[in-house]
Formats: sequence, structure tokens, C-alpha cells
Amino acid sequence: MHKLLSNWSSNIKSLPESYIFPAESRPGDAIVPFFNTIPVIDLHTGRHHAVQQVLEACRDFGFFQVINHGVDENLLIDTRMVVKEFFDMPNEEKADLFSEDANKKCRLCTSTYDYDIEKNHLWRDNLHHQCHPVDDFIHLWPQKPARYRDVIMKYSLQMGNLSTRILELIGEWIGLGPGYFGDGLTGVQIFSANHYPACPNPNLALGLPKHRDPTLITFLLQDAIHGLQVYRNGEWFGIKPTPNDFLVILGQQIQVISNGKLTSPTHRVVTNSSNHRISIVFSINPKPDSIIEPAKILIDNSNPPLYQSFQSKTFRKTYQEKGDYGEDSLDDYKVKA
Ligand SMILES: O=C(O)CCC(=O)C(=O)O
Ligand SMILES: [Fe+2]
Repeated sequence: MHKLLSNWSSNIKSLPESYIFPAESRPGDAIVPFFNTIPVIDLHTGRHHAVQQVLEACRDFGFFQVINHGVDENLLIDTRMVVKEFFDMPNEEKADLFSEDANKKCRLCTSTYDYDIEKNHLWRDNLHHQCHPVDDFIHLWPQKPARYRDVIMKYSLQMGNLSTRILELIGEWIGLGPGYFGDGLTGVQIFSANHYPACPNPNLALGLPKHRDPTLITFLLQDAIHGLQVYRNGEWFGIKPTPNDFLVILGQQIQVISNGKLTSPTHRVVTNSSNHRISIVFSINPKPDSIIEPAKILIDNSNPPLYQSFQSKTFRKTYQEKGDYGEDSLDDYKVKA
């Protein structure tokens, strides 16, 4: 519990040694331009138009912004508010949720699962829990703030619906047909809230290092503070936060299912010295025993499978053990030419 940044980060003037990333991976003082051409999908416009946009965005970038998404705007505000209230609570109120056990279904932690062995600590505290089906997990969620369970239940249900719509569009485009992403591929839905406090030396620290999401697909809700950056063609680009809309980030498991037609982008989170930042990540993940493989319908003589089959849980284990945040986790599963 004493490790949580919220306990001590506001009392220090310089970054502790264990938070200083090596020169090759720290942000440094390079000026990072904003990415100006984020693909935007408007779910209100005609279906065909939306599919075309998804198509290009998913192949080229692996991420896109979704507007007119159907999730209540007030619910977005309430969700950010209860999360902020949670992180702002005195430590005694949060102590029962703090845990270093990665198997806990609802837990508050700092940095990563491996705090005691990791080379560098991340400048973030994190609350995460499972949320599908809601009734199976809601009793584990924070009891304070008083509105937490009610608000996050509504958020989880609406995000579940949004993810179904987006996965249908993606499935349609890559030729999987309707209903491909059933419960086996989407049954583990995780709500994960990051709190990145103001950092005394943002050039040396990272909120999250360079990584590719191990999920099927990730929906990111941000506040108004910049922090997310994507890596494209050897350069970092900042993503302007859009607090009313979602950024959809494709995960590595959908890259495999699409046989490489979809890209899972590399990204990281930087901190800043004047503001704290909250981000809310809703991820859709396959059930642990589900088999992940290039969809058979996409495979023929001219499109051989690029990846071997694996169980979702085996991949997650590789991701964690390699400790490189997913840069090479798919290498073990590539079909050798
Ligand atoms: O905080 C963010 O903006 C992104 C978080 C993220 O990339 C993740 O949780 O995988
Ligand atoms: Fe991520």
C-alpha cells in the first residue's frame, strides 16, 4: 500500500532512481508532434461508409476514434468522476483493495504485476476489475465512492454494446461474417483505470512504456490531458485527447484472428509535471481457454496462415513473462517461412 504513488508522489521534488527509464526508452526532451490524421468513425453515418473507414484505419493504423458512439455523454462524465473520487480517497479507504496478487479479480496496484522484480517502475497507479457478466463481479468492485458500482455497471453494459457494434463492423470488413466475435472471443471484459500523478521529471519517466495491447480490442476513454503517444514509421506522435469520444486500439489477438489484415499499434504513455491524468481502459478479451488462430475463412492457398493456433491464456503468459510489453510476444507464434 505504501508503494502507491498517491501516497508519496506529491511530496517529492525529484524522481526516485527506480522510476528513471534507460536513455533509449525514456521520453527525453524530444518534441513529439501530434498525430493529425486519426481516422474517425461516426457511428451515426451510413453503415457502408463506417465500414470503409474501419477498413482503412484498422489496416494502416490499428487505432481510430469513434464518435456518435451511443454511450451517454453524462455517463462518460460520471465514470471519470467516480474514478477520480476513488483515487482521491484517503489511503485507508482504499487499503482493502490494494493487492500484489495478479490473479485477484478486482485490485488496486501500482506500476505492474511485477513491482518487486521489474527493472523500472511505471509512474501510475491502477485499479482494475472484471465486469462481464456484471452480476458475477459487481460484489468485488469498490464500495466507495458510494456511486461507484452503479455508475460503472452502467458504463460496463454500454461499453459491452459498443464493442459488439464495432466488432461486427470489423468482422464484416475482414470477411468473417456476422456474429464471429462470440462469447469465447469476447467473454473477458476488463475495466482498468489508470491514475498518472503529476511527475517531477516527465523526461525520465513513463506512465506506460512502449507496448502493444495483449487484448482482442481496447476502448480508451481519456480526460483532457495529453499522455498517449503512438509509434509509427520510427517516430512517436501524440494523440490529442478527446474526452467525449473513444479511441479504439486493436489488440494483438485480433491481429492474429485477422491473419495480419489488422494491425495492433505500438503506443506508450508519457507524464507531465503540472497535471495528473486519468485514463479509463475497457478491454475485450477472449476467455482463457479459447483457441486463437487466423480465421479459417480467411485462409486459402494464396493466403496461408501467418500464425499458429494458441490458447489465449498461453499467449497472455508469454506476454507477461517476456517482460517487453508485447513487442515480441507474437514472434513465438509466427509460422516460419
Ligand atoms: O493511458 C492511456 O492513455 C493508455 C493506456 C494503455 O495503453 C493501456 O492500458 O494499455
Ligand atoms: Fe495500451
